[in-house]
Amino acid sequence: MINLSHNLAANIITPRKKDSFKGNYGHVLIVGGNENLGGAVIMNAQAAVQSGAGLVTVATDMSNKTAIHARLPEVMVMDFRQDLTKAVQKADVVLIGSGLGEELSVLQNVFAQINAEQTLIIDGSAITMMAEHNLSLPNAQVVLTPHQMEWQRFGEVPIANQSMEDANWEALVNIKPEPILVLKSSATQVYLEDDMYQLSIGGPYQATGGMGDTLAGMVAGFAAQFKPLGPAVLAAVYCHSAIAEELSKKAYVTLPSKIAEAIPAFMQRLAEETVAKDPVDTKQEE
Ligand SMILES: NC(=O)C1=CN([C@@H]2O[C@H](COP(=O)(O)OP(=O)(O)OC[C@H]3O[C@@H](n4cnc5c(N)ncnc54)[C@H](OP(=O)(O)O)[C@@H]3O)[C@@H](O)[C@H]2O)[C@@H](O)CC1
Ligand SMILES: Nc1ncnc2c1ncn2[C@@H]1O[C@H](COP(=O)(O)OP(=O)(O)O)[C@@H](O)[C@H]1O
Ligand SMILES: [Mg+2]
Repeated sequence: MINLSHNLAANIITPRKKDSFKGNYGHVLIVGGNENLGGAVIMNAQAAVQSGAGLVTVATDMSNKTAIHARLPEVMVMDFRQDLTKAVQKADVVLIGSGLGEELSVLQNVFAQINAEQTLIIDGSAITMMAEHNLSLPNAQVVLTPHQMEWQRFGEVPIANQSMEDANWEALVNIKPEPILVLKSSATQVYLEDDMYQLSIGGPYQATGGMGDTLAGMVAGFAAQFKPLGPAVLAAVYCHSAIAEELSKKAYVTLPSKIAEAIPAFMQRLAEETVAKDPVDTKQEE
């Protein structure tokens, strides 16, 4: 077990190169949000945009279009029932599942289009549907972000056993291709290659609907910009709870949208730490 520390996040968030453009920071495609759960993709997208993804497109139920445009002018919107082939091809990172409800054909379409080079983050309803319909993971760089009940459904590890590292490894052995598992709880764990990382920050001020949707959007935004994928996921998980913990000093609850608003300033502080540690190297990067 490794403590998911500040340094793991600070090491990966570096200053941006002066001659870069949006194409250097990845295109995120978010697929989710049925007609009742559009808020989930708004929270995904707000977090991905504020994390610095170069481009963000949301494929969703069209009843969400106006709300998304009104809240997030940075984001492009399309119908998740149309042919998603081109949209998936253009994406570096696809995040599917938050608020997706029971839109099985949307999930199957995306799974059929994704390729082994792309990052696929699977959250919320997509995990539940994979369990209900016995779907396998597609061939992609997969990150699973279940809460405890979703992991019980898909990984078949009873919630009571999920604090035991061995029980989760046993379930992961049977899942191919090997995913990164972000098992969310009041003591979130990340299973990455042969290591388990334990989050020791965060708290009950985070227990509010949309908190996981915001985390999934951050994982997408970080995965789009920072390589390799594993450290990018760890950094997103750390920053999400570190921001919440900071906000909790002055707020009884830390709403998902408030966490998203605080992402750029938090990331800037971590990037400045990199400059302070290694000013010569960072200068050469510019
Ligand atoms: N504004 C929006 O659009 C929002 C949209 N959302 C979207 O809705 C979709 C459904 O997601 P969901 O998580 O709400 O429902 P579901 O998968 O049925 O799980 C709940 C069941 O699991 C149980 N449970 C046990 N342990 C648990 C734990 N640690 N954490 C959580 N639950 C735990 C729990 O037990 P109970 O509370 O009943 O004791 C209950 O029986 C999903 O796509 C999501 O993205 C939400 O993000 C909200 C805001
Ligand atoms: N008591 C708690 N302490 C720390 N983190 C918490 C606590 N309760 C919830 N969280 C965090 O909130 C998020 C909840 O995710 P999830 O249930 O998927 O939310 P939603 O689907 O409503 O967006 C996870 O990141 C989880 O770690
Ligand atoms: Mg969730």
